[in-house]
Amino acid sequence: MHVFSKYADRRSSILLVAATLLVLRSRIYTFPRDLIARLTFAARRGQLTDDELAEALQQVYTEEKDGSKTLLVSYRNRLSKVPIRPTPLKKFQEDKKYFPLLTASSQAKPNVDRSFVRQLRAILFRIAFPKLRSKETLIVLLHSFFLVLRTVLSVGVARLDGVIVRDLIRADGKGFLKGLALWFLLAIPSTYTNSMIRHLQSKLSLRLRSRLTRYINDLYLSSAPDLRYYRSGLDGIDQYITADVDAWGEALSGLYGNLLKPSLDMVLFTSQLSRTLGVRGTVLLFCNYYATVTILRAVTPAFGKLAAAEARLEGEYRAGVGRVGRESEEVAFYNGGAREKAILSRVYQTLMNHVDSIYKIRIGYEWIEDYVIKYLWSAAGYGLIAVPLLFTRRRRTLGVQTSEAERQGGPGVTEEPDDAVAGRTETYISNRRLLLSLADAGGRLMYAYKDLLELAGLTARLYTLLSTLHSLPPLSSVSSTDSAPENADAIVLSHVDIGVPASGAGHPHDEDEISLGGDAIVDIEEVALQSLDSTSVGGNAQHPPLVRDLSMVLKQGEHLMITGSNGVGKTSVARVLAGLWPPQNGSAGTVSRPKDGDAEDTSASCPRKAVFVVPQRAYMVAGTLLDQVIYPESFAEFATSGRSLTELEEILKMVHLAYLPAREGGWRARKEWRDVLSGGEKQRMAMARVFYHRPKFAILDECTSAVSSDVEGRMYEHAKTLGITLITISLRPSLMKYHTQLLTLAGDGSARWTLSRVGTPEERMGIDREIAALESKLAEVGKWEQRVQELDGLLSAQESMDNAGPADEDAVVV
Ligand SMILES: Nc1ncnc2c1ncn2[C@@H]1O[C@H](COP(=O)(O)OP(=O)(O)OP(=O)(O)O)[C@@H](O)[C@H]1O
Repeated sequence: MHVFSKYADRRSSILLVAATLLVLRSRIYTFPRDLIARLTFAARRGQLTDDELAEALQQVYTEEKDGSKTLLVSYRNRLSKVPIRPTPLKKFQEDKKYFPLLTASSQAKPNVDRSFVRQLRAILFRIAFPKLRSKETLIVLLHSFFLVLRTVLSVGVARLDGVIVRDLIRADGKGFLKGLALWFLLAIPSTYTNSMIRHLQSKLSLRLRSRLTRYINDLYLSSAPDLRYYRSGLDGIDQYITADVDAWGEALSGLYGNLLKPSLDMVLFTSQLSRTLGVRGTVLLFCNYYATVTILRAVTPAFGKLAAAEARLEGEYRAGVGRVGRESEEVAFYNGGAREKAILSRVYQTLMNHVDSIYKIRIGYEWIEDYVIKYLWSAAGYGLIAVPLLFTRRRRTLGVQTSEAERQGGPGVTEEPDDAVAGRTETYISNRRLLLSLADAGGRLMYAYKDLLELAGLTARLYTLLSTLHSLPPLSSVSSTDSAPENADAIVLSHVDIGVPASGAGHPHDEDEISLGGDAIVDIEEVALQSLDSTSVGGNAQHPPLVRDLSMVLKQGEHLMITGSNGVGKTSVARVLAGLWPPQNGSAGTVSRPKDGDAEDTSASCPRKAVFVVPQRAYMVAGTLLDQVIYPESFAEFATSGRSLTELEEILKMVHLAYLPAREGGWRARKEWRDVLSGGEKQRMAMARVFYHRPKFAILDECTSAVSSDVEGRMYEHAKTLGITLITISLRPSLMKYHTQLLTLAGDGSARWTLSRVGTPEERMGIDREIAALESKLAEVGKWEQRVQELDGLLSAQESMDNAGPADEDAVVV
C-alpha cells in the first residue's frame, strides 16, 4: 500500500511537472508562433485588420529555410509577399575580378570609349542581366517587338497619308472616306504601341534599379568581418545608391529605345525612299548623314563628365540637408540655423552654377543640333524629292504608291493631267512624311549620343561604387579560433599596435578640374584607388600608433576597465577588439577572441554572442519599441527564438525603463526614437540590449555617462550576474570597483600603457570609500574658502582699526 501510494505520488509529481512545462511552453511560444500563423493566414486572405497590418509591419521579413527571406509589404489593408534571395557570397567572389579598381589614367574622364564599354559590360552582365532567361530579357524582347512594330506602322501611316491626299486631289470621295476609315483603324495599334513602349521602358528601368539596388545593398551592408558599409570611405554614398542607380536605370532603358527605334527607322525609311530616289538620291542621303554626324560630334560637349560632376554635387547637397535634419536639435541649441543655411547655400550655389553652365553649353549645342537636323535635313529632303519630280518626266518613276496594275493601265488610270498631279502629290506627301520621320530618327540618334555620354558618366559613378566595395581588403584582423585551449574563452591580444588605419581606401578625393568655359569651374572626381590593397591597412606614416605593443589575456570573469585622458585611444582599443580596425602592425600583432554562440553557451534557443559593443553615442534603429531592445536581431528572429515579451519587460525593469511600453503606446509603437528618448533613456536602452543578448564580453564605451550612478551600479551588478564579462571604457573612478583589471593608456604621446590588478573586492570597496571620503571633503572646499574669506575680512578689519587708533587719539587731542 505504502509502495503504491509512493508510486501514485511520483506519478502525480511527474504529471505536475509535465503540466507546468506545457503551461510554460505555451506561454513562451504563444506570442510569436501564433503571430506568424495568423499573419500567414491573413496574408493568404489578402485583407488584413488594422491590428494585423501593424503586426505585419513589425514583422517586415519572414525567414525561409533556404536562407531566403519574404518581405511583407502592406498596401491598402493588403499584404503582399515579395521573395528576396540574398546574393550568395560565391557570386561576389566570382564578380570581384570583373570590377577591378580604376587607375587614375584608365579611369580618367567618363567618355564613350573602351573603358566605358568594359564598365557597362561588367554592370550589365554580372548584375543587371546575370542570366539570359530572366524577366528583364523578356521585357527587352517585348520592348524591341513594339519598337519594330512602331516603325512598321509609321511606314504604313506615311503611305496611307499619301493615298488620302491623292484621293482628295482626284476628288475621289469614296476613296477618301475609305482612306479615312483606314486611318482611324491604323491609329488604334499605333497609339497602343506608343503607350506600351513607354510602359515597358519604365518597367525595364524599374527592374534594373531593383536588381542593382539589391546587389549593392547585399554587398554594401555586409556583416562582419567585411563591414563594407563601415569601410567604404566613399563620400555621399547615399547619392550613389539611391539617385545614381535610379538615373542609370532610366538612362539605360531610355537609351535602348532611343537607339533601336531610330536605327530601325533609318534603315526602313531609307530603303523605302531609295525606291523613289534611285542610286544617286540614296548616295546623297548617306552623304547627308555623314556630314551631320561629323558636325555634331565636333560640337558635342563632354556630357559624360558633366553628368558625373552633377551627380557628385547633388550628393554633397543631399548629404548637407540630411546632416541638418539628423542633428536638428544640436543645431537648434546652438541656434545655428543661419550658419547651416550659409553652408547649404554655398553647396547649393555650386550645384546651381554647374547646372546653369550645362544649360548654357546646351544652348549652343542644341542650336547647331536643331539647325542641322531640322533645317539642313529638311532642305536636303526637299532637294532629294525634287530630283525625280523635276528631272524625270516619266510617270513610272513618280510613285512608290502606284501599283503595277495602275502602271499597266488598269481601271481608273488615265493620262489626264489631273491624275498626274495627284500621283505626284501622293509621292510628294509620302516621301515628305518619310523624310520628316527620317530627320526625326536622325535627330533622335544624335540625341542618343548625348544620352550615351550621360550614361557614361553615370556608369563611371556606379562602377566606382561597385569596384570600391569589391576591392576592400578583407578584414582578417580578429581570429575567432584560439591557438591555446586554455584561452578558448578569453580575448587575447599579442604585440598589437593600435592606431588609425590608412585612409584613402576607396575615396574618390583626388579631383581634377575641368573648365566649362565662362565662369564655371567644376570638379570632376577622379578615382585614384591604386592605393587600395591589403597593405594599405598596415603601417601608416600619417598616424603613429596610439597604443604600442599591447599584449594581454582577458579571461571570462576578469572585468577590465580602460582609462586614460581624452583622445588617447581608448575607443580605438575597443575598435580593435571588435574587429573594426586591424592591428596597425599587420600580422605582427594578433587578436583572438571566443567564437559566437558555443554549444555549451546556448541557453534555450539563443546562442550567446562573443563580443557586444555599446558605443558612446546610443544608436536607435528605425522601427518599433521592441526593435530597440532586440537590435540588431530582427523581429522574425525574436519570434522564432522562443523568447517572450515578459522577458523583455523584465529587462526594461532592470534598466528602469519599465514605464516605456505604457507611455509610448505599446511594444508595436513606431517613433523616431532618437528624438523621443532622452539621453539617459537611450543609454539605458543600450544596456537593455546587452541584457537581452547576454554576450560573453560586453565592451561599454562610456555608455552610462548620462545614467544616475545608483542605476549605473545596479546595471553593472546585473550584467555580472548574467555572466557577462565587462570591458568598460570610462574616466569615472567610481566604476573601478566593478572591475578586476585596469588598463591605463599613458596619453603623453609615447603610446605606452600599463595593466594592473584593481585588487580584492574589499580593496576595491576601500578605494571606493576613499573616493567617497575625498569627494565629500572636496564638497567642503567651498565652505572652507568662505570661512577663509570671513577670517581675512576680520583680520583686515582688525588691522584697519589698529591703524586708525593713533589718528583717533590725535583727533581727541585736537
Ligand atoms: N577615423 C578616424 N580618423 C582619424 N582619426 C581618428 C579616427 N578615429 C579616431 N581618430 C583619432 O584617434 C585618436 C583616439 O581616438 P579615440 O576615439 O580612441 O579616443 P578616446 O581615448 O576614446 O577619447 P575620448 O575619451 O574622448 O572618447 C583621437 O585623436 C582621434 O582624433
